[in-house]
Amino acid sequence: MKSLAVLGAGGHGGVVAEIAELNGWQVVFFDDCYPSQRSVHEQWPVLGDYKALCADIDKYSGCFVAIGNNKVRLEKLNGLSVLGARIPVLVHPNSVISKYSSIEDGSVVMANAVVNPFVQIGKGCIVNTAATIDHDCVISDGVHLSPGVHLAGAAQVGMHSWIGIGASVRHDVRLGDSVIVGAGAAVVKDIQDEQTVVGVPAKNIEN
Ligand SMILES: CC(=O)SCCNC(=O)CCNC(=O)[C@H](O)C(C)(C)COP(=O)(O)OP(=O)(O)OC[C@H]1O[C@@H](n2cnc3c(N)ncnc32)[C@H](O)[C@@H]1OP(=O)(O)O
Repeated sequence: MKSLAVLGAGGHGGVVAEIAELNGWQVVFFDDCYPSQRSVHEQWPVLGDYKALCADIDKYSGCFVAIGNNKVRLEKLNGLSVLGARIPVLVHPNSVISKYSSIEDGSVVMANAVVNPFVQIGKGCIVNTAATIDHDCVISDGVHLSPGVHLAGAAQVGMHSWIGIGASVRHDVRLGDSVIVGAGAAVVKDIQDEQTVVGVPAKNIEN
């Protein structure tokens, strides 16, 4: 059986592990909290930290990074890639992915998500439960679309951006890099890099 080393033994890691198993992988975890706070994660063993994974990379048929923080996830993914790890794309069997879309290594698509034709999804992205991405959207590396996010046609999402649960983005709108969209927001115009927006219509958060 092909073996998958998953970095990140948290809640997100558990969801990733189950999707991997549904695709025929046998999962073990690595986590920087090993061994003090993590030597098992639910029913999966935790075998070491990131350094240990780097040292043992040849032992595994594949590696996957299941860390929620977008920047850290992408950084670790690139690190493993440079070391020669094979990084798969993980797709839940109950998601719908157009054959005309593309998804790069280290991204995961969860249950009930829909990816329509001519969508491009970069490296290390999370398309979470029941998110939908409509035609011609471009999703850069390290993006997280939370559960129930809806992107209308030709929306663009910049690197490291995080769209919160249940938010919607109007067609043709462009979100810059490292943008955060709050839960339940409706984004109806372009958002510049590093902005956090909330509400309907979405506006800059007042902290
Ligand atoms: C499987 C999974 O679990 S995936 C993860 C899913 N999780 C999410 O989608 C979470 C998305 N995160 C959010 O919506 C957050 O609230 C953020 C990032 C927008 C803001 O977080 P913080 O910076 O910590 O802001 P904080 O909670 O202090 O709130 C600041 C103000 O904004 C308001 N606010 C926060 N979030 C929202 C929102 N989504 N919509 C409207 N107003 C909001 C607060 O009520 C508060 O207003 P007040 O000062 O008048 O009381």
